[in-house]
Amino acid sequence: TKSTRPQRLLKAVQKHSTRGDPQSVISAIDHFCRHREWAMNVGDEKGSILDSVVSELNPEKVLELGTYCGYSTVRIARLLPPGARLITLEFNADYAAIARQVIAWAGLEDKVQLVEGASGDWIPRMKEHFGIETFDFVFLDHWKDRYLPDTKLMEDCGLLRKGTVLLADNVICPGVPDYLEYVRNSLSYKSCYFKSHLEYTKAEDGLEKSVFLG
Ligand SMILES: C[S@@+](CC[C@H](N)C(=O)[O-])C[C@H]1O[C@@H](n2cnc3c(N)ncnc32)[C@H](O)[C@@H]1O
Ligand SMILES: O=C(c1ccccc1)c1ccc(O)c(O)c1[N+](=O)[O-]
Ligand SMILES: [Mg+2]
Repeated sequence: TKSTRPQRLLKAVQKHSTRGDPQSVISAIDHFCRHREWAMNVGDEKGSILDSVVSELNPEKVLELGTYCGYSTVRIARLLPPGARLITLEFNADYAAIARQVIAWAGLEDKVQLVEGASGDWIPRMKEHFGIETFDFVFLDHWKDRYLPDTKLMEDCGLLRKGTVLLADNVICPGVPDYLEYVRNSLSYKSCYFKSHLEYTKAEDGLEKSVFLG
């Protein structure tokens, strides 16, 4: 039977990158997506902006909404200080299985906890199940109609503190108008837009960085 795109992406990682070398994993995926098959990873251009936000923040507790094949998981986890932890949520079992192998190949499994399930089910369980008080950094990159409800859910569950940074992918393409309107008009957030391009294309896209003010 025909392989899936995530399976072909994993094979490209294992063929063209070095086990335990996260940068080579990132480069192999970007090469595959640029020259073989487009895939919905945050990509190299927006990925560099993601890197700079993470490096500046040095977060201890990170939440990622939407793992897919683990590309952004590897991008974030490779920059985390020792002892820092990244929880990434993915409700597609096939994608989660690939992501686990990509994250392991990069040698980052000790920093990453991949949870197979829906954000709406797991956000309310972060405290009692993972012993999380609040997150320092959240990367939103799951289905776009979930950005706003999940942000409100994180607020309601007390998972955000003064200074928590939310970074949202795709605020232009495919776009998240309700989320953008909320974080840009709410007195509880200081928001700014990083203009970029849709991964591996010339189309405009960008990241919205929103600091929770408490
Ligand atoms: C754009 S992909 C993630 C890409 C990844 N962040 C990267 O840059 O490499 C979106 C992923 O979110 C998952 N997803 C969508 N809605 C979700 C939800 N409510 N809970 C958990 N996973 C979700 C999808 O199955 C898909 O794999
Ligand atoms: O929605 C899509 C999409 C829509 C149509 C076809 C393929 C992907 C998409 C495109 C770029 C992204 O960075 C991204 O995160 C997503 N996503 O699914 O979450
Ligand atoms: Mg995206």
